[in-house]
Amino acid sequence: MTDKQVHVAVGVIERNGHIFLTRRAAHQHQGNKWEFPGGKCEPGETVAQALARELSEELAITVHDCSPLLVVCHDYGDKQVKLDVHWVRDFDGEPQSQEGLEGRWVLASVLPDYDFPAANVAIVEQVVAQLLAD
Ligand SMILES: Nc1nc2c([nH]c(=O)n2[C@@H]2O[C@H](COP(=O)(O)OP(=O)(O)OP(=O)(O)O)[C@@H](O)[C@H]2O)c(=O)[nH]1
Ligand SMILES: [Mg+2]
Repeated sequence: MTDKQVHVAVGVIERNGHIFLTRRAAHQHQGNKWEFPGGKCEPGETVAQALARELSEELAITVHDCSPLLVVCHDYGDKQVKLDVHWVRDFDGEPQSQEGLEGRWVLASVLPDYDFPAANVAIVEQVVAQLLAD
């Protein structure tokens, strides 16, 4: 990992074949695009710890367990990210953006219709493939 690369814990929150998405605010990096909730890992945190913290802060859910899905490294030119993506299926609470972002449950098969940041193409492919195989 380079100095400039941002390590991000990303959660694919799934319940009954639906995935919870939020829409990034206009002023944020990759503004107005849909995303899988999550955020930057802080020093000393494991990815699982960072993800649980972010999902508690952003969505007020309690994550009990998560499992690794894939890692995506992407260079946006202005920013390099390493997305450490995990399934989140074992959680309590109904996700609701604590930051006023739009959020919704989306059927996995329509995920490709959503406008995501470029780094998310590989994530969407994996999620759809795995859920269709289930
Ligand atoms: N949470 C999340 N971030 C993503 C996804 N895809 C993607 O490229 N990113 C990028 O990962 C970076 C880290 O996201 P973040 O939520 O921690 O950071 P942020 O832009 O909100 O910044 P901030 O928390 O400092 O305000 C952002 O540059 C964002 O564009 C995704 O699906 N979920
Ligand atoms: Mg965030």
